[in-house]
Amino acid sequence: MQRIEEIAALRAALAPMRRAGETIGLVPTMGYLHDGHLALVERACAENDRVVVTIFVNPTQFGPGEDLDAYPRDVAGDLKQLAAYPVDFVFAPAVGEMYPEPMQAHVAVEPLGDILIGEQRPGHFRGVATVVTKLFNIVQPDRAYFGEKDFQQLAVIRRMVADLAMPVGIVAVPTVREADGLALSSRNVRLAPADRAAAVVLARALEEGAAMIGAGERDPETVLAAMRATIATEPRAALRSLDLRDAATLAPLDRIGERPVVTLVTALFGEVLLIDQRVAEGKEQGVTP
Ligand SMILES: Nc1ncnc2c1ncn2[C@@H]1O[C@H](COP(=O)(O)OP(=O)(O)OP(=O)(O)O)[C@@H](O)[C@H]1O
Ligand SMILES: CC(C)(CO)[C@@H](O)C(=O)[O-]
Ligand code: BAL
Repeated sequence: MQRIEEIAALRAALAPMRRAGETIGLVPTMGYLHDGHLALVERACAENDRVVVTIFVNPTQFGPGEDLDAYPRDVAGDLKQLAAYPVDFVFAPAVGEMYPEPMQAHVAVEPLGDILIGEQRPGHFRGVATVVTKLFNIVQPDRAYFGEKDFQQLAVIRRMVADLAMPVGIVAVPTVREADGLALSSRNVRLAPADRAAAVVLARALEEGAAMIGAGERDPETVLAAMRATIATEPRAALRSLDLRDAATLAPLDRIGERPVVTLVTALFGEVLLIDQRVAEGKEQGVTP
């Protein structure tokens, strides 16, 4: 495994491999790796001849007043964890390498990137789409791996790749959870112990919503009201958003039909914003389409 910090060096290292017909898998991350990231890495290693993991806390996806400075970082620890996998390259560029000058070119996926988390974090998905495009251009991967935990991010990237005919396969990896159900996230380390214990309420509410939908509930508001009530039992959770959407388009729904739906939650615990999601399928009830 080789650590590379410069774009030109990574391109030079990958070029002969690509010419030899080897497939390349890309796992973009912001570092401070946990088992969720490692599930992406494991899958990429299983499906590609060569694997590039990137570690870059991308400043352009953070808004003013967001947690860019507080975002946890530990590249040495990340390298140790990655050494257990047949990863070929860890690309960990400095901000000045990725953005030597203020960017004038941007990739915006609209309106998909402006709704939901895009409303709470204006410009966030433009920053994500732009840096992911740049990473795709640097690595030119056959496949790139993203976690379902960041469900809207995955939808935005899929749409970007489809609309702009980017020649890369997007692979979605299911959310890895703690034993109590909390989705693994780099931000979990910033939770106070009482908030860490309280945060499980999100997974519980998502589970409850999925169970109601699975049992045949068709009214989104009934599902959301039950989930809201569950989250309200936890005084440490400051609910920021709770939505039920079509899982493929993220469009709002008047009624849960045959297509899979996704429930999406964001909540603050202290200063830490956690996100989670769950896909659910309505029970077949003989409803004529
Ligand atoms: N629990 C998880 N299970 C599966 N994939 C995950 C999980 N957490 C993050 N990922 C995926 O890892 C990739 C890199 O994510 P990132 O580095 O932002 O980590 P993170 O834990 O999501 O951090 P944070 O939520 O604090 O920003 C993304 O594709 C993300 O969806
Ligand atoms: C995809 C990504 C690495 C882009 O900076 C980031 O948004 C993340 O870690 O999910
Ligand atoms: N995993 C999403 C990256 C972010 O929160 O900025």
